[in-house]
Amino acid sequence: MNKGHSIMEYETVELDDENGELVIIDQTKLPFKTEILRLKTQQEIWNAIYLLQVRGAPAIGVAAAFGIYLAAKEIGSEDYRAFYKEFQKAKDYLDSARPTAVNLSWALKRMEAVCNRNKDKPVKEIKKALLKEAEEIRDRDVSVCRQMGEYGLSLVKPGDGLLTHCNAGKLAAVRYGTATAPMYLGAERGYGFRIFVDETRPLLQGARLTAFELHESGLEVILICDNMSASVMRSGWVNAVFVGCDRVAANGDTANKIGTSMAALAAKRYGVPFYVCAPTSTIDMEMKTGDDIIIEERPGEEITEMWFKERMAPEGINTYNPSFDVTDNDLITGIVTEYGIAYPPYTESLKKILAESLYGYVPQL
Ligand SMILES: CSC[C@@H](O)[C@@H](O)C(=O)COP(=O)(O)O
Repeated sequence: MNKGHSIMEYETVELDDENGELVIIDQTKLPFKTEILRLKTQQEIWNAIYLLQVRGAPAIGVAAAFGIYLAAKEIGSEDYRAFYKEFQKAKDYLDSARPTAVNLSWALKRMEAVCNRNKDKPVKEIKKALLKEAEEIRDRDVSVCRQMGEYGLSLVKPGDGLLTHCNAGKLAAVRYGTATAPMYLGAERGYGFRIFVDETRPLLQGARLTAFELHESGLEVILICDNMSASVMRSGWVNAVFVGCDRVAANGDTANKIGTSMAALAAKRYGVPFYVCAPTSTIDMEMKTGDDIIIEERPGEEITEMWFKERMAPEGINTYNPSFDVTDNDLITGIVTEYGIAYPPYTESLKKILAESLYGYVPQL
């Protein structure tokens, strides 16, 4: 792990293979404290995902891939069947940490496929192949996000005002992020964007993470409360909205952090294009519509108590705390993937993009 001073110099998720540890930045402590966690056991990794110490769809996928590799490494048996049984137990356990971001199960399925493909080889070889696959999942995230950034950038112009919700940045991925990739690439090319960042209640990933990482990188950031996005759009200050995504259904409905659909509704009302940045790993054709997506419900304390201050709501109050919402496909102008931009009708365009992704390489523009 790089010990530079800037958060941008740290890796969001890293493997220390020699010591058998998953190394992450504890995102619950940011922006005030850069604390590195070294996770050894499956329970520690599960907790880190559940407690949002590592969070954001792509980063969860990378953490799960390294996590299941570490679990596999610990399995003593040389017999494939005994090994695979233990592997599956660990896989199911990690998979249960969070339900909405498909990247968790996507990465674990990819790792399981490595076992199946290599089942006739010695277990030692399978473990090596698992490490290679996990590294490939991590490395590919960088090129995929960069490519989405190129496509996203083609949709805007220098000087534009952009708005984003939650954190779909470097801290939610490996580098560039998804929704922030066009912003970072634009900054590299002197686009001079002005970026409105929703604070994103209840856990403030927008304020604590997005505003932090963009600001650290020298971009112009204006932090707003979630209930202000309609107002800034009505004022004509936003030329495009870019958000990340945890799962895309076959019809183009997308699940992302709670409050995303509110921003999409406002964007539609004020004629602001609304783009969802989603790597193809986030598209789940098994979900026909957004109604099929499981929305994670989290503890009410996330609403009644701020993380850093005393309680804010009466004792005993009922709460409802869905962590994600579904943005209906008719509110989405385009879905930006690493293989190009899908436009409505999404049932057709997503299929076409997925077919292209079967070739397996990320095209360079
Ligand atoms: C690039 S990630 C897209 C999403 O994962 C992100 O916007 C989001 O909703 C993250 O939610 P979180 O609950 O912090 O994991």
